[in-house]
Amino acid sequence: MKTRPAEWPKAREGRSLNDTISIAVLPGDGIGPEVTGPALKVLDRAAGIFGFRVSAVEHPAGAGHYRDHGEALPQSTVDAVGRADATLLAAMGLPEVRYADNTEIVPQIDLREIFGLFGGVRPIRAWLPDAVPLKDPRGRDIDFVLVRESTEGLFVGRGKEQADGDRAVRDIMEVTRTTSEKLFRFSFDLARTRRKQLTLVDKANVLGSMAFFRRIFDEIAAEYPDVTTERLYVDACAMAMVQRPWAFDVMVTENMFGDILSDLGAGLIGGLGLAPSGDIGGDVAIFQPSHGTAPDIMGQGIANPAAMILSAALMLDWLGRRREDERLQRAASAIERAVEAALGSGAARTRDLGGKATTAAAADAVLAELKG
Ligand SMILES: NC(=O)c1ccc[n+]([C@@H]2O[C@H](COP(=O)([O-])OP(=O)(O)OC[C@H]3O[C@@H](n4cnc5c(N)ncnc54)[C@H](O)[C@@H]3O)[C@@H](O)[C@H]2O)c1
Ligand SMILES: CC(C)[C@H](C(=O)O)[C@@H](O)C(=O)O
Ligand SMILES: [Mg+2]
Repeated sequence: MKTRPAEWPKAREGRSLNDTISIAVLPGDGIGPEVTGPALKVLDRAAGIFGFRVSAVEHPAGAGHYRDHGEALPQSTVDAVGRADATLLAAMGLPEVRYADNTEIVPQIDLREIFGLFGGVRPIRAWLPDAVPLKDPRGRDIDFVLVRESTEGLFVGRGKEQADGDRAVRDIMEVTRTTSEKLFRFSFDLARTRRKQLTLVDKANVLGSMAFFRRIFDEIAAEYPDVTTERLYVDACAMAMVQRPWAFDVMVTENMFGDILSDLGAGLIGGLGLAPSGDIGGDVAIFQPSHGTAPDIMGQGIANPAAMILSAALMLDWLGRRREDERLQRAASAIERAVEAALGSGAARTRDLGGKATTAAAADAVLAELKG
């Protein structure tokens, strides 16, 4: 039996009811714009069914914008994200567009850092059970949430590498007490809304920063005696995710580990086309699929829109909880059910899932299944 989909704790300060949600939309690069249209259509239909309105305004950012205009993330876009009730971001980056140091244009990381979006919520759920590549039938029950710290860890050294001539380059890993405490409380609160199990994933056997991370986890764990905890080293966790993924409920980890393990999680359920995410901080949140711009299939109209549509559902769920507006939460659940039904019938199976549906046909199939 399925457990409930990803959830997060109710905002401590409720917000007043308001019929319109204002979202900033950042379609980005590659397949980004191709999956944005379908997600907006689904949002709009859900709004009609559940009695609210969506005001969506697009803003530029990404590698294409950098190539054409010399800036990756205009200040006007940052301001719009800060003002919006929430942001939907498709994907950004093009492997051939790079800064002088040969790294890519990654404004999504800038946005996480600018707004302190420490909680990278990445639900992994068997939306289409027969897409799970594991032989064990329990693979059908995969339903966990990976919380990826998204503002520090190994990413903190970005742009601040220390080069020793042409001999070596050092990146820095930083773990702060303030962010870790917030991250762990967020993860424990999330676990409390689910099956009350939290797995810490670290490398505390080797790295001092990770031993510190674990020490803070242990301190916060004492505040949540009702939540069962487990501590795994990241290498062992990678194996456990393949051997017993159904046993995880919530896992929390460092930025880089979370980036890697969330793609492993996506692989367990049929691929990145089924992996939504949300980057959550205080009042600002950005929802985006975990996948990238898929340059190998861009422009062909075959991208799987499910991850983007499910990210829009996560956004509604988050907004619904913050505003204590059940309409938004019911709309979120209805979208998830519609995606599941459209995948199950085969009508939304795009090529990555072994089907033949185009992006547009998959989106239409979800719309057809969307009911109040
Ligand atoms: N969140 C983001 O904005 C984000 C995430 C990852 C990668 N990127 C960027 O995207 C570019 C490509 O990176 P990559 O190739 O490593 O990862 P990717 O996620 O773009 O693609 C990996 C594989 O998954 C497939 N795939 C991904 N999303 C899919 C979808 N919705 N439907 C069908 N198939 C899908 C691709 O076709 C490809 O074979 C790079 O510039 C990278 O930096 C951006
Ligand atoms: C594209 C890249 C900058 C990004 C990250 O590393 O965070 C992506 O892989 C993700 O998972 O959101
Ligand atoms: Mg990634």
